[in-house]
Amino acid sequence: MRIVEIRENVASISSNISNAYIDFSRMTCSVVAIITDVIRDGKPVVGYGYHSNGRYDVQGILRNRILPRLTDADPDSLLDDTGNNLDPFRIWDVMMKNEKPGGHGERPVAVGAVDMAVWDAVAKIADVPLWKLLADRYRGGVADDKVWLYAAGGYYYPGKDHRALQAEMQSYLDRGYRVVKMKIGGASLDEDQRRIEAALEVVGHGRNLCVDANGRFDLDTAIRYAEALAPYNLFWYEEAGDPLDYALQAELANHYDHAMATGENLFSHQDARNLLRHGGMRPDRDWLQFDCSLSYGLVEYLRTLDVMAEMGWSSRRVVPHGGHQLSLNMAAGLHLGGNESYPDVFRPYNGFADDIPVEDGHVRLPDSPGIGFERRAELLADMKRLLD
Ligand SMILES: O=C([O-])CC(=O)C(=O)O
Ligand SMILES: [Mg+2]
Repeated sequence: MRIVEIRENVASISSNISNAYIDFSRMTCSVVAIITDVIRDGKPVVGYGYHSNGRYDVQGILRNRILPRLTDADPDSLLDDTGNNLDPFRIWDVMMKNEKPGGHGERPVAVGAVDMAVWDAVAKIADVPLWKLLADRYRGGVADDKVWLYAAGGYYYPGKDHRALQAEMQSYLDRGYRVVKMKIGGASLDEDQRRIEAALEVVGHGRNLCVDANGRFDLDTAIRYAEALAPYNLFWYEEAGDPLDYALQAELANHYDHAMATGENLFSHQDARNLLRHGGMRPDRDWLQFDCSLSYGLVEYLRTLDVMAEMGWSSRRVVPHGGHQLSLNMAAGLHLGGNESYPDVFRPYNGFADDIPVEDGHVRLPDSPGIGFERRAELLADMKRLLD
């Protein structure tokens, strides 16, 4: 078999929402299609991929470095030993040729988007859903039959009052979610407390609410918030300070007994290891949120999971950022703790199978070959519009 062509384009995921650090008025992502010469149902197998929100498209890196390495490579060097399917690990090595370690920047986002398309193609060629392929290869054939999800939203946007926040949270509960997430740090502590209390009126209990500061706080502010949040007994307190300020995170643990979460802005297994070494994160209660699509893909994520295991962390403590179907497959196939979901934001690059409802905070996975994009019509249509 051969890769016939690799296409990339830029998708818009812009909206008028803001978190404590950025607005999303110009947010984009890169989308990738890997077209193969394998024919199924009369059509070539195509693997699709993209990276999740928060980093802008990586078209320059894809065009100038990552994709030319793949198209210039000996086609056989990209295949597994059978010669009948792609090898994601060999492809990863080709993408990363002549790249120095460290300073990961936007490069892991570019590799992550291509890696998603590679795994979609690999599972489609193997004619199995990716969650099953992962369970068969890495977990003795045992996959979870459903995945825990939480609904992420609660953004700031112009004119949004407490009533609108409550209506948003209620709509997530109505759609089957039990735990929801809202932003903090984009208003004063007093106002954020009023917003939190408004949300709690709807979700009933702090165990049903996560808050996310998106790295906004210095240490003093992070601690002031921690003291104010503690009585609510929240599900988690996310990204209080700068994602690379491990000392801040470690000090915060001395002031907050409830669960903390972080990791969505760490882009390699080395970064993850530094967090676990120096960030004071506690394997008995805290949550890790590494997002493969931003951090060199699933190939690298397997290394990150190895680092976690070596450092005494269960894979169940990871709930990836990004709300995409690749992480959903990984959650089921690799026994992660759950997955983020964006029921409303970042459309159409959000959501899971159209015909599988969220029930009691969990979702089942589709049985279609690949990642499952063919079961999410709006997303597939946008990728085809940009790439076909
Ligand atoms: O608002 C964002 O940048 C997304 C985010 O932090 C999350 O989903 O946890
Ligand atoms: Mg976050």
